[in-house]
Amino acid sequence: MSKKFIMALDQGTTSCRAILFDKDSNIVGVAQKEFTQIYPKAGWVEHDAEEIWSTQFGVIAELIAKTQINPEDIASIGITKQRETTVVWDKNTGKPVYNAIVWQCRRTTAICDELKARGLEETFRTKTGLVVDAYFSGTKVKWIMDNVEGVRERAEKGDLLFGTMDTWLIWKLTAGKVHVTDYSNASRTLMYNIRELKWDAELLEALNVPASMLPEVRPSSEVYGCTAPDNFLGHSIPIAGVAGDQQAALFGQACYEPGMAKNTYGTGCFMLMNTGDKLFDSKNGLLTTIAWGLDGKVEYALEGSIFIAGAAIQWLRDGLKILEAAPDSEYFAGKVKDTDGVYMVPAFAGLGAPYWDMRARGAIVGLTRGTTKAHIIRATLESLAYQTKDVLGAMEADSEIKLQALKVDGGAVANNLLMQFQADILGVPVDRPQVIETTALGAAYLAGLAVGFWTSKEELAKRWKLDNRFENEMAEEKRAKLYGGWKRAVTRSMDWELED
Ligand SMILES: Nc1ncnc2c1ncn2[C@@H]1O[C@H](COP(=O)(O)OP(=O)(O)O)[C@@H](O)[C@H]1O
Ligand SMILES: O=P(O)(O)OC[C@H](O)CO
Repeated sequence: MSKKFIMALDQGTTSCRAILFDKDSNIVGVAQKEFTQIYPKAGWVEHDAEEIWSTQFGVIAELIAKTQINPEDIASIGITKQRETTVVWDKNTGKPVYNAIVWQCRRTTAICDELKARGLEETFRTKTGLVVDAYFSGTKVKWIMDNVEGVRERAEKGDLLFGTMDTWLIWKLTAGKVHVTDYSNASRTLMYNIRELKWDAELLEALNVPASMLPEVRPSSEVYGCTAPDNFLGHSIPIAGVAGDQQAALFGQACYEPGMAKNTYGTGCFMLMNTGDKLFDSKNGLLTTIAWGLDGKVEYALEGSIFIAGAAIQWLRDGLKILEAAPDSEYFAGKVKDTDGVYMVPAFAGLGAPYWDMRARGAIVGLTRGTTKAHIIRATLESLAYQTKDVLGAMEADSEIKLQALKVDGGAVANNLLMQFQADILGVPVDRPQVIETTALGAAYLAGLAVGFWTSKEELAKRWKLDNRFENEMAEEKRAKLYGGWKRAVTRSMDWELED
């Protein structure tokens, strides 16, 4: 094949990225831009889907301009994205009927309560592998249908389409020709039956969502369609890989065998373990999800979803304004030897795995007159590691596999202090690969495999290279004491939401 590059589009919670990879999986160029976060009221989070499209298009154009490549040298495009964020749009005008409701948004807590009161929790759990929580797309679509004027009638007439951001971007890139998603993304909607691999009529009825709005569900690696030249700088390039960002990271980390796991530290923190063709019914607050559909079958994963990780560092920067940039957190945290008993529980969007408390709210405990900015910053960084310990414990209990080392990736793993503390508090080595943009890499791999740019998972697995292994340096007694403090702090944050 004469083509030289794969382009990955990584539509994250806070920014859009476009990254070019060459045949040796090297990054040739990156363009990235943040977009607006909309917080209409406490606990609500929205994005403007039109802004996401223009930002994503902008970074594609910027990447091509700065690398000066010929777009015809792009073999295919892979798309990965923040997963459960939901948009509904009019297929005739292309206009969203409402802002996209972000995965972190808690507005559908009451809808979830109602589904539980109707005794449907177990049905959802068995069919989707998920818990009934405001996190997932299903209750968000229902909210739009129930609360935006005229939308239910228009949907029932067949004029409206539902999508997560992969579906929306593909629809835009193909100028409205293709309305698809892949298995991994469908498995996050609360509407998809992960055993029978179909949209589930009983769940759609429970949520009152018309099936006509839903995208076709396809494997994670195949050609879905080509970009419309008007929407891709005059070029028609195959779109050939799609996966949710956490599943894409699992793929990019070459976790191809059952028992292999990775943890991604981005806006949130998501630990996934490949379980092959086995569906685990978690007894410890984890989710079962589809890892990918590939080579004619789907494979599954166990997942521990932590809602707020790097976003807590962003809050120190943008909310408290005690940091200028996220990487400075390492410098300030390093100014103190420990947090002096301070714990920060970043339950800004409730608590995900393994607690699943939609009404939890953030807490800082253990403050004294001697507490400084450095202690708070350190406690916030350490909260990423404690939350990871919570889900690793659950994963080991469910899978009965003791992890020998944890593969990590995502923006926050550049922080050496955090990685060392992570190894210390887990008592397990932490392996950071050379490429930490593993999410985009996974999407690129899926797109490259579909068009013969790369030939096999085995070939890709050989490319994984270690940057640094962080070894545990903490005594068991100290670890147990610190973790005990964390567990107490978590109880302080739970069930905190105050009535309007
Ligand atoms: N050196 C660092 N130390 C701690 N956190 C960091 C550092 N660099 C980036 N982050 C955090 O990582 C997140 C960005 O990671 P990224 O993988 O790009 O996330 P996403 O894909 O969710 O947008 C931000 O929330 C930021 O606060
Ligand atoms: O934006 P990220 O990378 O933290 O990922 C968000 C997740 O996909 C939410 O499920």
